[in-house]
Amino acid sequence: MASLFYLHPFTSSSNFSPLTHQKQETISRKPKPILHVKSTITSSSLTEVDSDIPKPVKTFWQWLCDEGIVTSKTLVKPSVVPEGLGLVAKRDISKNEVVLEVPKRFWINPDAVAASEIGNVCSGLKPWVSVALFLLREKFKKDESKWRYYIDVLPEVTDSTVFWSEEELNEIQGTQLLNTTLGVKEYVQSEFLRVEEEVILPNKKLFPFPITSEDFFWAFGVLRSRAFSRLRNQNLVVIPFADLLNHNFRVTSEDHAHEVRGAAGLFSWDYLFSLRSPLSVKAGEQVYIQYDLNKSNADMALDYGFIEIDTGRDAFTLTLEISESDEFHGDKLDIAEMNGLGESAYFDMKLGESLPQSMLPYLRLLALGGTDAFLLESIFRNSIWGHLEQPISRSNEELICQVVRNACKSALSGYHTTLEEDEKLLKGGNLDSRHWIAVGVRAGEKKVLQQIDDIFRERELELNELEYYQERRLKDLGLVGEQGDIIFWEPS
Ligand SMILES: C[S@@+](CC[C@H](N)C(=O)[O-])C[C@H]1O[C@@H](n2cnc3c(N)ncnc32)[C@H](O)[C@@H]1O
Repeated sequence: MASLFYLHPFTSSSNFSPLTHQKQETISRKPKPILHVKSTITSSSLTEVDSDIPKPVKTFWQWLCDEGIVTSKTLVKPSVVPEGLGLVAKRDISKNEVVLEVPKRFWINPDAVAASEIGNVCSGLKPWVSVALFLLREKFKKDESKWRYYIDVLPEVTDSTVFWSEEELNEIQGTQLLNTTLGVKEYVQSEFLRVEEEVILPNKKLFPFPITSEDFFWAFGVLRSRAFSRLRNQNLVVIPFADLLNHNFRVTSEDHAHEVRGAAGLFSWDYLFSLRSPLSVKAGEQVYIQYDLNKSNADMALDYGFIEIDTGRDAFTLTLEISESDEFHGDKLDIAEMNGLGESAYFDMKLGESLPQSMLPYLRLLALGGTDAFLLESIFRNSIWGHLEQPISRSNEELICQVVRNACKSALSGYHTTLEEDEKLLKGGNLDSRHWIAVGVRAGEKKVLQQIDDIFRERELELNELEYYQERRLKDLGLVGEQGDIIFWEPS
């Protein structure tokens, strides 16, 4: 999701009470029908929200109004929706109409951290780690924080796989998502231990409250699911209020968020985060955006805690590697690097799409040996990639088919259920949200693996019909006759 975090310097004392995870009133995130609201805005309806929204959301809304973030031009208001909280249209909205604007002084991003009391001690940190510490500090400050009303409406957890129990993770046994999730958890934990030792513990005055690894994961989860990253000049920014927008697959463009200059109060001008509605929306309906068209379901599960079925997000990443024990390791690595690849190469395969570009040449390079090894000689260095784009020899092509098909079989045997079982579960429709994600992701990976296996199975059947390097070469030299017969002597 594109977003930005920005922080305002604050002047409060450092007299914090220990962090608790209890809110005064928790927000029910159970699906509820979308609420319908009035279709016109009057001055009295500026601050009006649905009466049944949770108290923290009402207070947050009042704060947005008091701070001038919500004005008569704001076309949306918060509501409880199937995705948790969301923003619904106050009146009919046309496609591309600006629905909300948030001045830069309310953005939470590394610049905001730098300008805050913890700016000095955070200067060498990774941007996301500094923003995570900032959020945690504001959370612990409670009533002392300028951001308290915003923090009060943030969820404690999402369905991101980072927050799943052991039992829930068992449901994604054998998936790439499980490996990624474990890797991310390990990474976040190590970042926590480092920042705890280097920043939190040595600066007790700035962090006079215990920060646990659980707290740090909360901040990581907030950033991962709510930060915008595609604003001009902004790689990581949280925009309070705008981050209530949910995702919908019907939105197929990503350019709805813009940084513009405009009035940010009665007498002031500032940069504004400006959000245009990607679709036309009727009063009372939810305004949606597209979080990221390129993310796979595994990425969506990890970042946001939801997936889409049948929208082309099923994917599997094939990792190929030039083995260190390969007698031609050095030459192969040289050729790969000359063509923008390395010792390892990752190919993202999406359901319904053809093989990623460069995958076949890279595979043929890995399999090159025996009587084809002459192509690795340096005189071929500038032309070899062009040759690898087409079949080299029957044995080379056969080997790549075998290697890929074996890899697919081995990956498929690592799941504890079959695709048919998964599809039955998905059709049954009785799964809770995490189980649904687990079954959807593992089914998607299997479909892609089967698709890859099918491609190479068909290729195996064509091995006798393919044209290989030597034949092409002879043709180029005019040494192959019309019937494919080799001409040893030019007829005079
Ligand atoms: C940027 S926040 C949007 C506001 C959020 N619904 C809330 O209650 O605070 C992103 C989170 O909203 C939820 N979400 C957004 N779009 C969704 C969708 N299409 N399906 C399910 N959950 C969604 C997910 O929990 C996601 O991590």
